[in-house]
Amino acid sequence: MIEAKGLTKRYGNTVAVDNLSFEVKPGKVTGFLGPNGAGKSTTMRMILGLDTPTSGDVRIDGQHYSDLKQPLSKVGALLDAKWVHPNRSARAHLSWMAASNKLPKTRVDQVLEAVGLTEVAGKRAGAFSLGMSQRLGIAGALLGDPEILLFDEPVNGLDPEGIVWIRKFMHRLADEGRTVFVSSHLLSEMALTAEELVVIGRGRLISQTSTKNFVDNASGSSIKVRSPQLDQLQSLLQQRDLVTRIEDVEDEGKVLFVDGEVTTDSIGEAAAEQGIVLHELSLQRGSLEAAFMQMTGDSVQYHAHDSELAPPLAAAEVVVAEEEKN
Ligand SMILES: Nc1ncnc2c1ncn2[C@@H]1O[C@H](COP(=O)(O)OP(=O)(O)OP(=O)(O)O)[C@@H](O)[C@H]1O
Repeated sequence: MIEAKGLTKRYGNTVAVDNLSFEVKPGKVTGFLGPNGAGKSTTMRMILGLDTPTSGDVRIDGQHYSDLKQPLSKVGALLDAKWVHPNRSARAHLSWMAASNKLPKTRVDQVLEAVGLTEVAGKRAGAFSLGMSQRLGIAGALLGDPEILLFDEPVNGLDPEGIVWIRKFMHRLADEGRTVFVSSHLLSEMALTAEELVVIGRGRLISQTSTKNFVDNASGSSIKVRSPQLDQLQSLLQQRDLVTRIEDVEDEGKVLFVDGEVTTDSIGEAAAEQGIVLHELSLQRGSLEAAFMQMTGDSVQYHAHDSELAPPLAAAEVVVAEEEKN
């Protein structure tokens, strides 16, 4: 488990991380979500002892990273995938990492296999695509067979196949009981990858909750009703203390929205009791992006690219297999 308490980091006048407290538990993928510049990388660096907190504390299973006896066997991290000597082969890079951390050489082939790089293990890492470099970085993080894994923006710049691969791999690591903490500025991606979220904005904790809760609470939901007897339906629902509004919707005319804790079932039944005709009765969810912007309250523009959505897995794997052959 990772536990941060009042974690704060200042660089001169910049407060990169501001009194941040959160917990990351095993057996799940926890997303570390925030707009660019929110303080995610700084927090990850503090977890790994690469930056010293100005105040506060972060511990791994109760210990500071610097006090861990065999750090790579406890925590693996991917911070920068391009951190590899370009002329070294993938196998040579991992062998060097294993030797310098007193890890058994047999792990090298195991982790190459785990990330699907066995066939290109002898190739120069400098010639790797970003997707392959990310896999190599993940292989390095797995060398010590750690219980805890940190990944800083692992899908940044990847094509859809690479994104799907990383997502599946993280789920696998969590299913093995590991603690997986992954940062991203993409809510649409985290919604598919993470079960839990630690959401930050401008260095501060905004929310720590399940992904489902975050989206439900932030974006809210309402029920949309189209009916030729809207006014009659509205007064009926108001009598039942429901919050309603009638809006003019383009191409649809007048539409009734019911907000708050209410179900489509109860509205349908109420309408039926009074013989009110319904043309539409549907649950409207706020978008993930809207939730994110609302919660972080940040002016950073968020772009959801359709291309970042997952293609079917089978197709993705075929492309990855092709990439490995080349
Ligand atoms: N070494 C540093 N010196 C000065 N300021 C820094 C340093 N590292 C980070 N910052 C500042 O701290 C804030 C948080 O940066 P950080 O990189 O942690 O955010 P982030 O959420 O990881 O963003 P991104 O996704 O863009 O990397 C930013 O304002 C950044 O400019």
